[in-house]
Amino acid sequence: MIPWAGSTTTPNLRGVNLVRTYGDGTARRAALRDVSVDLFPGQIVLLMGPSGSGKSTLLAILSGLLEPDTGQVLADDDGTLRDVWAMTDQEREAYRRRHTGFIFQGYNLFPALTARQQLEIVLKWGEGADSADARRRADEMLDRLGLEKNKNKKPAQLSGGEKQRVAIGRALVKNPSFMFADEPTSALDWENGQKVIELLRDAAHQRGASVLCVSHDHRILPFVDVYYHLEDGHLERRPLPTD
Ligand SMILES: Nc1ncnc2c1ncn2[C@@H]1O[C@H](COP(=O)(O)OP(=O)(O)OP(=O)(O)O)[C@@H](O)[C@H]1O
Repeated sequence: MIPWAGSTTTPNLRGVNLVRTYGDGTARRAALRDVSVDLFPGQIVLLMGPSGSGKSTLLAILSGLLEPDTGQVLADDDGTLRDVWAMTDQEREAYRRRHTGFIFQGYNLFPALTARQQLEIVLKWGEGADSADARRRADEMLDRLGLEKNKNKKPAQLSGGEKQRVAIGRALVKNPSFMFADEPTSALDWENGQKVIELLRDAAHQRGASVLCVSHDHRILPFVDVYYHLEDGHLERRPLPTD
């Protein structure tokens, strides 16, 4: 594959002054306090921070799944920066389907579908791919993830690590512009964890996707371009160990 050769000087996703609180009255607590962040095409970004520091909240807001109390999410939608949270629900859904891939902590697989069908359905619904094309691309992705022997298994027949890889394949198979991954390697041994991180890095470096990955795993650091630390609702860019 020819490496992606685009510019990384213009962000394609901007979170601007994001604030998000949960609860009411005395139970009210801030998960994000005025967080701003720019993501660039072709970059893989790691987001770390203690448990409960707001990482999943930030991922959900930037991906259009959770509305911020205040602030904006500006995302490149076919050449125009648009405020994701100013879109109608239908527009946002269409934008998310077309441009974003999300790897959830809990996998979110359909219990009744086989591994192969989980990927095929995304291609058929999201892109209108025909059955033969969807089958070919789903199989290719499952092979890359070492799931050749598991294509016809449903989630209940798969181990935690296998389910996680199916969820990763489902997010990557449609080649999204934005990839959001919440602890993508948590259920994997390092051999498989490294495969997954390499796939995410390839999505950025080979195809120009913006990849934002939440993880506690320091072994991921050498694979990323940018590293942020979130603590107590505040975001700080940190140097990479090799900087
Ligand atoms: N739906 C909710 N209702 C109330 N509080 C919430 C909700 N979701 C998250 N929180 C709280 O907001 C804070 C940030 O949560 P979040 O899940 O974003 O953190 P995190 O950094 O992803 O944590 P972890 O690493 O444990 O997954 C935490 O204090 C959490 O308890």
